Amino acid sequence: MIEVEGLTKRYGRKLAVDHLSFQVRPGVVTGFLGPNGAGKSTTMRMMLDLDNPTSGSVRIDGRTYHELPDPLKEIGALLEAKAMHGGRTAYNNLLALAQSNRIPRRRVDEVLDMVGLTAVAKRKSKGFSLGMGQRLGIAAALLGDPRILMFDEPVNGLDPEGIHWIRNLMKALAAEGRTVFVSSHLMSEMALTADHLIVIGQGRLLANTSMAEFIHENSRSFARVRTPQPERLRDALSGGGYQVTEVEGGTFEIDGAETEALGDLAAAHGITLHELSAQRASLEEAFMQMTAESVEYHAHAGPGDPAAAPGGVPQGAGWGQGAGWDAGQQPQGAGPQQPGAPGGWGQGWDQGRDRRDRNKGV
Ligand SMILES: Nc1ncnc2c1ncn2[C@@H]1O[C@H](COP(=O)(O)OP(=O)(O)OP(=O)(O)O)[C@@H](O)[C@H]1O
Repeated sequence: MIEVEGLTKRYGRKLAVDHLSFQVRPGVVTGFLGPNGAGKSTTMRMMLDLDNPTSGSVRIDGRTYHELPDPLKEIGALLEAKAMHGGRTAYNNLLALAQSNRIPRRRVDEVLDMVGLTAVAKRKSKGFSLGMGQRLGIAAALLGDPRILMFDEPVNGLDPEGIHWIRNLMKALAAEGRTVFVSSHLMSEMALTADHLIVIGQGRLLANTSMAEFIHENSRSFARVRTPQPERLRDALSGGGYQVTEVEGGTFEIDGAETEALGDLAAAHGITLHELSAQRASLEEAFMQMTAESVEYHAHAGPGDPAAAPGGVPQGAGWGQGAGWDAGQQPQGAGPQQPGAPGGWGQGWDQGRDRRDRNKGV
């Protein structure tokens, strides 16, 4: 289990993480969600002792990271997969890490096999695609067979087969009773993978809930009706006590309404319907609604931007994705630090370095 208590990180005037408290439990996949700049990577780095908290603490199975005798055997992490020792082969990258953490050599073969890199084990990792780099980073995280695993945006750069593979890997690791903590921007992916969600915005905790509850509480269910007789339908719906929003000519959205009741009402008034469907906002929409206030990088709404559409998410509630996402980027010099940057290998490398340093008595 990971216990985060009052965790706070300030970079100058910027409060990157603001009194975060939550627990990540074993046996389930916990998704860590937040818009760009919300503080996810900073939180993960502090969990791994790669960054010092301004205040607050993180406990890994009851101990702080630096109290762990064999960190790589307790917690494995993928932070920045692409940043690795490019001049070494995949095998030698993992072997160096294994040897500096007293992990047997055969484990290197095991994890290479688990991530599907056996055939390219003797190739230098600098020639690896982003997806292969992700797999190698995951192999490093798994090397110590840790009870706790942490992945920062693990599906980045993976093809559909790779995404499917990592989804199943995370579920399998959780099913073995491990603690699995994974950050992602891909809401649809999270919906398929995570059982529990921690949502943050501007460093603050916005939600700590099960996936099902999160969708239920934050997404809107409504019925959509389209008719060539909008005046008559509007009158009939108002007469029936429904709260109606006309999203475009002849198309209405009715919150919390059952399609059966709406169909009956239209039939009773002899109104023709061209569409009658039950709608549920996706996790993506639920998330955008929740974090609308705390999005740091606002895109400009343009034609085709759902944020600009009637009935869509309020303007500026986007994820900072798509066209124009960079329009609201920060001033120079305040850019987000790359996750795992200090160690080059993400946490694996850092742990290795840490261990080597400790072995050297540094
Ligand atoms: N070393 C640093 N110096 C100054 N500000 C920083 C530093 N690292 C992060 N920040 C700021 O802290 C905030 C949180 O950044 P962080 O990278 O943790 O967010 P994130 O949720 O991981 O974002 P993303 O999804 O874009 O990676 C951002 O405003 C970022 O600019």
